Amino acid sequence: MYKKRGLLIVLSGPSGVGKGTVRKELFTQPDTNYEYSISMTTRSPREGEVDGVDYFFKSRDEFERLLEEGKLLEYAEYVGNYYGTPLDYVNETLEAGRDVFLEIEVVGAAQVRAKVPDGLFIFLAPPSLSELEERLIGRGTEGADVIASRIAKAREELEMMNLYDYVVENDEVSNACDRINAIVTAEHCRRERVEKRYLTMLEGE
Ligand SMILES: Nc1ncnc2c1ncn2[C@@H]1O[C@H](COP(=O)(O)OP(=O)(O)OP(=O)(O)O)[C@@H](O)[C@H]1O
Ligand SMILES: Nc1nc2c(ncn2[C@@H]2O[C@H](COP(=O)(O)O)[C@@H](O)[C@H]2O)c(=O)[nH]1
Repeated sequence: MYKKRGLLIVLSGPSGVGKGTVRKELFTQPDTNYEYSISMTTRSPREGEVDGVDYFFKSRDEFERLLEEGKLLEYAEYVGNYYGTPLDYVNETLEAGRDVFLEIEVVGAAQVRAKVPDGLFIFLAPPSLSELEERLIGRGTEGADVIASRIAKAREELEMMNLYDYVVENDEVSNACDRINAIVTAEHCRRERVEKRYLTMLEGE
């Protein structure tokens, strides 16, 4: 019997572009219907970050064990720390017909694309590299060395923009949210049309 699966939405882009800010804003909107997948990381918590809310904070040994056990949908080592998406949570939520929202960097997003080709891949782009640097400096959570590494990485990450279904500029947070909501709504409509067509064909057999 045909069972409708949820949509996997992947929001990616360079560090500091505003992925977290946009995602948090999306999740405060009353009609948002996605489930956020909380990532695992070996990075230390920043001030105010809570285990099980912002991330599942793990030691390197714990993370490597999860990796060996095949418990991650994707993972990447990013500027000295591991980050990864729990596989079971994503699968179970999609199977239950609910949409899952991932906020991850580009190497992991490419792994998800290979495993879940029918996902929706959105690249969040900064208005400019200098604005990106200003946002990282303004956030005040990393020192100058880490910011320099993240900016160097951002140059490589921006080259991967063309591998995404959509590029959304994060000029203003509310604009970026509106654009993402419009993209997700259009994708749902497209899927419904395809699904209807498929079911009509089955009925005719
Ligand atoms: N549209 C925007 N205009 C101005 N500042 C913004 C905008 N979006 C986010 N910011 C600011 O930029 C900084 C970085 O944002 P945020 O932490 O959400 O980025 P991120 O992409 O999630 O970073 P990381 O990948 O490192 O977690 C924050 O200080 C945030 O308030
Ligand atoms: N590949 C993955 N990347 C992830 C995941 N969770 C977060 N991230 C990305 O890592 C960088 C750094 O994050 P920060 O919290 O230290 O600033 C950033 O681009 C995140 O989007 C994940 O599960 N997999």
